[in-house]
Amino acid sequence: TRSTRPQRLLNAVRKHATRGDPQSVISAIDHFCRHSEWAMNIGDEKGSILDSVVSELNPEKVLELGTYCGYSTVRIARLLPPGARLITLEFNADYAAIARQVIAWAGLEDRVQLVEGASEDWIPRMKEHFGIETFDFVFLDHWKDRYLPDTKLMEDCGLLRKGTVLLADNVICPGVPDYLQYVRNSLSYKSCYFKSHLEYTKAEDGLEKSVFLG
Ligand SMILES: O=C(CSCCNC(=O)c1cc(-c2ccc(F)cc2)cc(O)c1O)c1ccc(O)c(O)c1
Ligand SMILES: [Mg+2]
Repeated sequence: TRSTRPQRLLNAVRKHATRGDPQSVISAIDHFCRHSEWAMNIGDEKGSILDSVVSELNPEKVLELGTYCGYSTVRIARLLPPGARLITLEFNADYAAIARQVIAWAGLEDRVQLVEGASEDWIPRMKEHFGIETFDFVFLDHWKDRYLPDTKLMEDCGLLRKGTVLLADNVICPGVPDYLQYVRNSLSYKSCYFKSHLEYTKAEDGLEKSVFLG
């Protein structure tokens, strides 16, 4: 049977990246996506913005919605102190299987917990299942029509605290108009837009950083 794009991406990591070296995993995936096959990783340009937000925040408890092949998981986890925890949710079992191997190749499995399933099923179970009180940082990169309902669900489940930072990918392309309208007009958020480009292309895209005010 033909290989899938995520499998070919993993092969490129195994071929070109060094085990235990997260930066080499990131570079191998970016090279593959620029020179072989486009894939929906956040990429190097928006990835640098992600890095700066994470480095400034120094979060202990991180939630990622949408793992895909684990590229942004590796970007975030490599910046976390060893005691910190990143929980990443992926709906697609095939993507999750590849992501586990990418995260392991980077040597970051000790601070990452990959959970397979739907975000709306897992968000209400964060406290009792993972012992999480609140998250310090949430990265949204899953189904674009789930950003808003899942944000409201996180509010309702008490998973956000004063100062929790939400960072949303793809707010221009593919776009998340209902989410943008909400975080930009709600009195519960301080929001700002980081203009960038769709990964590995010249098309406009950007990240929206929203601080929950409680
Ligand atoms: O794909 C999903 C949903 S999760 C991935 C969400 N992310 C995106 O869709 C996404 C898309 C684009 C993008 C794609 C085509 C363009 F022309 C332009 C932009 C860019 C991104 O950065 C993204 O994050 C899924 C889940 C479970 C399943 O079973 C399943 O078959 C599929
Ligand atoms: Mg994305």
